[in-house]
Amino acid sequence: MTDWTDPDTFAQALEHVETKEKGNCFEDFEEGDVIEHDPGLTLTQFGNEQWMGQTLNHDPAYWRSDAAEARGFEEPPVHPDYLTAATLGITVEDLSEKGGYFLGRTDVRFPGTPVYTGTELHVESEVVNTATSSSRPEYGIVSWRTRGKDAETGEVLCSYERTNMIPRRDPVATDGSGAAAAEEEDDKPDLPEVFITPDGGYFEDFVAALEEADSENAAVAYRHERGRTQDDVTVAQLPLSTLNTAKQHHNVDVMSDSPSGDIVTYGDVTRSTALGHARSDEQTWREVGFDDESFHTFVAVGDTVYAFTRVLSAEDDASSEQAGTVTFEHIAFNQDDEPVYSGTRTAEIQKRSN
Ligand SMILES: CC(C)(COP(=O)(O)OP(=O)(O)OC[C@H]1O[C@@H](n2cnc3c(N)ncnc32)[C@H](O)[C@@H]1OP(=O)(O)O)[C@@H](O)C(=O)NCCC(=O)NCCSC(=O)C[C@H](O)C(=O)O
Repeated sequence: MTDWTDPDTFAQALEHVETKEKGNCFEDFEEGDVIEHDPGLTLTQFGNEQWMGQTLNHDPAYWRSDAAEARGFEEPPVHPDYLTAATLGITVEDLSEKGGYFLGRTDVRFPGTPVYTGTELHVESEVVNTATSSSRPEYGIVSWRTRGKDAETGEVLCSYERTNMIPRRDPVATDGSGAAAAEEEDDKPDLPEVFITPDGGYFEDFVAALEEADSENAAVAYRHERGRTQDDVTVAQLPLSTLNTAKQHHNVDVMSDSPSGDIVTYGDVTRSTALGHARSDEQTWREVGFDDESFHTFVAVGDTVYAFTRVLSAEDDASSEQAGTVTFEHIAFNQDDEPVYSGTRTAEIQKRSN
């Protein structure tokens, strides 16, 4: 009788069997396709606190009832970063489990917030664009519009448009124009002479710093001291806790033969960590949205995520009189000072006068 566990026999068996595939390749996506994602999760207090704790998002309004009430919440709500990461995590099995790198995202909005723990999330995506990669023949580029909804009421809680590099089943010939264009770029830096740091983290501090910058060749730009070194929890555990099955985060065997050569941090962990550093130096009131997010290079176990902030504008037009609206550009960078993420963020920031 054949012993299927004999190593030689088993190796032969592996060579002959088919693999029951998970996920989709580039060729499986067509513009206009709508995908209802089967996985769903309940946004629990544990999941919320685990995400916020590990990414250094320690704003008391998301942890303590008295602080939550003082900010106009009924109770500590689900953090927008966890909501965003969970919305994306649920989509991975259908959209990017094959190993597509998360390149960027824009128009991240939270029409149904605040969201409280106990809410069940149901997510759907629509393919909005498919494109050939001119520099990487084994990948295509796909963008989806995703909506995370309250499964009970259908209310949209989080929506965004995301772009990934997705493996092709069949590589295509490319003209390499992407790489050539990059080489032609003029990389002479054009930085201002002066860099201003706001005195504090209230709305008025950002307004004053921008006014000062206006009067000279200056930018309001500064770095945050905190860093977070990536470990097994941030790289593998946090994405899996959002049902993110992308092999990039938990399958070292497959990833050793990929562009990154190793498992990498989930983009939403990198971003949320950098945002956590930035928020620790401001008095946030509400998150409004995020645009033009890009992931520039990989973050892996042992890398440290730091944050840099540039203040772009401040307007006195927030939803509450207790706050003003500030738009930031945040750049996450690693221990070698290389940018790993960038994006603009609009948030309502508390006024000092209240
Ligand atoms: C992935 C990279 C190694 C690719 O590097 P490189 O080959 O140098 O190319 P580019 O970075 O220039 O980009 C490749 C093509 O993609 C287009 N691109 C890039 N960004 C965007 C964007 N925001 N929107 C649309 N298109 C974009 C470029 O124009 C290029 O096109 P072409 O010239 O035609 O080929 C490198 O980008 C890299 O290392 N990035 C970091 C990736 C990363 O770490 N992401 C987060 C972790 S992965 C993850 O979180 C997965 C997640 O769980 C999920 O499932 O989504």
